[in-house]
Amino acid sequence: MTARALDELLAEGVRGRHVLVRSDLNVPLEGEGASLAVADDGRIRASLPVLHKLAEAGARVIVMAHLGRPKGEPEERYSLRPAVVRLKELAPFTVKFAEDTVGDGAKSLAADLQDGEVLVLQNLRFDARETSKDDAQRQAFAEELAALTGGNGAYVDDAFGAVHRKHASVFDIAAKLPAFQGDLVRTELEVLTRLTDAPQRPYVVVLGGSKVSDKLAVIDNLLGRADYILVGGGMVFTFLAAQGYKVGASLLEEDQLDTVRGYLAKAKESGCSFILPTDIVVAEKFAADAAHEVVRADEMEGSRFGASGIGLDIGPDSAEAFAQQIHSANTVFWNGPMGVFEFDAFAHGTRTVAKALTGSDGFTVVGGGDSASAVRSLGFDDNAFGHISTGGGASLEYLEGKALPGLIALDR
Ligand SMILES: Nc1ncnc2c1ncn2[C@@H]1O[C@H](COP(=O)(O)OP(=O)(O)O)[C@@H](O)[C@H]1O
Ligand SMILES: O=C(OP(=O)(O)O)[C@H](O)COP(=O)(O)O
Repeated sequence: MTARALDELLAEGVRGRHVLVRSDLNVPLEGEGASLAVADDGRIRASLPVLHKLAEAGARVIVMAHLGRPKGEPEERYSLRPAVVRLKELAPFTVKFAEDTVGDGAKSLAADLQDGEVLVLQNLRFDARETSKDDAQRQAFAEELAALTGGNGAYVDDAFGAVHRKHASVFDIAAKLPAFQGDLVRTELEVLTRLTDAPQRPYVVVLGGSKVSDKLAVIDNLLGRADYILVGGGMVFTFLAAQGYKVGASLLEEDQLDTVRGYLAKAKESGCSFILPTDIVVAEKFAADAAHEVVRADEMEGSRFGASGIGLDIGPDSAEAFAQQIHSANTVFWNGPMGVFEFDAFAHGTRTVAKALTGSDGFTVVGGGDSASAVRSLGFDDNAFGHISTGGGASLEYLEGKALPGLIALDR
């Protein structure tokens, strides 16, 4: 079976019906407290077309989304309010915000929705049941979310960035309501198919960022698919440590060292080469104005900061080597910034890799909330890349050929 498209739901008619839409509004924020604001609205813009289509057709739309990784209870810094403020500025329809997810406030706002209005629920991850490993917990939460539609409702999954999550709003809810695939998910999959079906070689995958344990897991399958895997960002240090080098106070997944050693050994047999940085920008502390210096990757603790130094970017030689590799590729997929690009002093690696992609004659895809935000904040135009995907982990898991919960759920 294949997923039913949003257009099939629209053909059925949605006027007066409540439609629950899972969107990915997990955007980077800047500022503090009451002045927290959206730093990059790419995911909000990408979510707009489906909401607009439904609102125009007279649906009473309820948006479910998450922001960050709160621990199952409300935390102001993870409120979806700033994202909703931005959505209101962009949307040609009425947008309301519920301060809760399935509580009395949300229930009453959902019941009062008018045709063509959109209600955004508070961060789903303020309820521990959303991400629970216990099926019964997630299903109970999905049931309560579905109940907001008051019967005769429908569900649309448009959150491509979260299709790899077995969460209540992505997986379980599709069994509670007639379920449809949003246009964003559909388009993303169409584009990514170009990378899974006979990609033009050489095929280079560039990995970085900070969700290290999530993304290390995808490498196993990528080894059989890509020709080169370039490793930067927070992921590097587990690779360096796996080879016996000291990495100071850098991001390190100690429990993944054996896994990484396995990858390094497997790469030799599978015809895929890892390209690791040969130099690193080591900083005194994690701060925009931190003192820093470039050192050899195999001598990180030789910097003047010793064992307390933190690697915050790949060094200039490595950035140049990565750029050369990208120039000689015909297909490039990139997820995860090469360093802490949010701080100018540590943005060079990310900028160099982004520039190399824009100069490539091959098919280039940038995936991930922060990666997309990085290229935009560094001044690159979206059109300079073959495709900017809203999903980092989601695209990687799709590229490794894994069955993704959000897609399985719609195929049931
Ligand atoms: N060396 C590093 N140490 C710590 N954090 C890093 C490092 N390099 C990159 N990062 C951080 O990784 C974050 C993005 O990671 P991630 O969420 O995995 O990417 P994406 O959202 O594109 O999938 C950025 O906020 C960036 O500051
Ligand atoms: O930001 C996201 O993924 P990404 O950083 O891999 O692009 C998605 O919103 C999923 O978030 P999660 O990785 O906290 O489940």
